[in-house]
Amino acid sequence: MKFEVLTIFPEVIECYLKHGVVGRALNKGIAEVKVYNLRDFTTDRHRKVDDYPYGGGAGMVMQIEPFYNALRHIKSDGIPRKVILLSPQGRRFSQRIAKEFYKEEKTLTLICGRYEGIDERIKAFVDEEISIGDYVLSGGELAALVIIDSVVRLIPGALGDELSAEEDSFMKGFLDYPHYTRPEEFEGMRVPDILLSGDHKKIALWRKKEALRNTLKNRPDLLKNLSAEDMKILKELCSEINK
Ligand SMILES: CN(C)c1ccccc1CNc1ccc(C(N)=O)cn1
Repeated sequence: MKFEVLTIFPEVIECYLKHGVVGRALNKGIAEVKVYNLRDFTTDRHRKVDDYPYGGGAGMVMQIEPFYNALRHIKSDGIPRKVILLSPQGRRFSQRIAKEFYKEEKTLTLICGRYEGIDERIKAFVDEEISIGDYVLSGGELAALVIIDSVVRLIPGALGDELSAEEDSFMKGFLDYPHYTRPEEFEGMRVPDILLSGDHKKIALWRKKEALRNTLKNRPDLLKNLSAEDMKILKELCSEINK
């Protein structure tokens, strides 16, 4: 899986890519990220990337030319890509979309805006506009990193322990179950005995029930098309809560 990032702050992207799961995946060569500094695609002495907005108003707007020059340079290798603009106006990103991007196996070219945004004519060169959530950020870089991180985790071999990718219960559409590790007791708070029992069947059942409990509490909207087994656990849970 290949990613390309267009940004005026390449260091912001590069420093994140040195660490953790993504860092290891890049070192293993199962993913590749090329970061382009937009200023390298300017033609003036001051390497300007922004200008005053037509129609007036506060703030500056990013010019189209540097982005156009960068995209023309990048696309000159003729490899198929999906050019994505990160913006608050985009289609809402989700695990489902991360899977979509992963399966498509196209290079993802991520465009990061700053200032008040980018000249609207950028849309002529963009395949998709994506938002990571309903909030305004100072730049698209964090959103680009969210896309890279969530998609890289889907690549086989990216996560040390393969199972943890599958087990991400969010992948199965629910919120995650609680996790514990040593010490067994901390500040009077004990690890649930079931997790010390070694009874893997019971533990799996307990985890499913707790995932449903968390989902019911914080994201009831995710509780749709449940299997008969899950419905049974949910009913048990509700009768417990309503005791
Ligand atoms: C400066 N702004 C507001 C802007 C305007 C237009 C494009 C890019 C930006 C960069 N900022 C972003 C980017 C993404 C998200 C998101 N929710 O995915 C939030 N903010």
